[in-house]
Amino acid sequence: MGPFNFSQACILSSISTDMDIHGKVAIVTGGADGIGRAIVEQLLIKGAKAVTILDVNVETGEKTLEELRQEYGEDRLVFVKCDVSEATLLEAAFASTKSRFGGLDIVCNNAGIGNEFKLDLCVAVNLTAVIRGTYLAVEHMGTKNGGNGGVVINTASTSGFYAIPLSPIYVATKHGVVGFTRSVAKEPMVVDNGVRVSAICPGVTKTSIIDLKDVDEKSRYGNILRKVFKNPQGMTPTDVAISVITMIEDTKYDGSTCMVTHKTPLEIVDQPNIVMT
Ligand SMILES: NC(=O)C1=CN([C@@H]2O[C@H](COP(=O)(O)OP(=O)(O)OC[C@H]3O[C@@H](n4cnc5c(N)ncnc54)[C@H](O)[C@@H]3O)[C@@H](O)[C@H]2O)C=CC1
Ligand SMILES: CCCCCC(=O)CC\C=C/C=C/C=C/[C@@H](O)[C@@H](O)CCCC(=O)O
Repeated sequence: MGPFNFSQACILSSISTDMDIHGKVAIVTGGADGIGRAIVEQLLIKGAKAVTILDVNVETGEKTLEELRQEYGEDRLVFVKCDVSEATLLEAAFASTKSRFGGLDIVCNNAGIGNEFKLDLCVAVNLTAVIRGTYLAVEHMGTKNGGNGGVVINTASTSGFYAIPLSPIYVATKHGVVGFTRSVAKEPMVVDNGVRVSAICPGVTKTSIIDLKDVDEKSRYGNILRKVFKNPQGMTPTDVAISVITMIEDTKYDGSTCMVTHKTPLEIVDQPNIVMT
């Protein structure tokens, strides 16, 4: 007999089917701006019944709410002020979405920050909240809990696969999201509940995160990074959001971590084939 192989041991015990977004209910964290906002809009274009935006930024959240409601209808969009690093707020937002719309089918754990000077906050927002949001999704969508199953897409980054020497904390959180997603996607409790989990790993994208507004002029590397991100070749948030929609719809992407950059269309990045024992 060969060595024990975790992937073989965790054979998917239920067969998933592609998802039609039409009529579905979704939560998008960090949905007020940037990539999150674009995901919200693409979900609405695809006919989602309702989307809840969870975001800490009330001003931008309410502006986005108003603009998207005008375009896609009053009843299909809600904004909930929520700092995803606060477990109780995140839990309450999931519960209120489910009771308001009578279900939950799609969760995009997308909120993120880049700040090397706020270690605890960076880990709490970029990694811990993604972990919590994934397990809350299983709790609320799981077939064993009376749900219909569903899809979770976590936003990592291409820096979940390689090093950026000037932002080791940000990079560590994104490697964490990649490792967590690859593992949890095959966790029997998740698979048996009919929940598909994957991560999108975008390259540089034109959003306010790359303006590094919170980074002091006198910081160690802020100005170097500002130059790196100035005039980016990168993608638009809509380019990333369209890839997220593909991953939600197509079961081919179950459990995958997918890269998308201005040079490469959506592509599954496989983990190295290492035998555990
Ligand atoms: N823009 C880029 O080049 C790339 C971004 N990413 C990731 O994409 C995700 C979205 O970022 P962007 O749209 O680029 O940035 P963004 O700054 O435009 O949007 C981030 C959103 O998250 C919200 N947010 C921040 N902290 C929060 C908290 N504690 N609770 C709730 N909401 C919070 C912000 O208010 C904002 O609306 C992040 O996870 C980021 O790390 C990944 C790869 C590339
Ligand atoms: C270069 C590849 C990028 C991959 C795509 C991304 O995920 C983009 C990430 C966007 C922003 C990340 C910025 C992080 C900046 C902070 O960590 C900042 O605190 C850096 C300043 C560090 C210092 O001066 O010591």
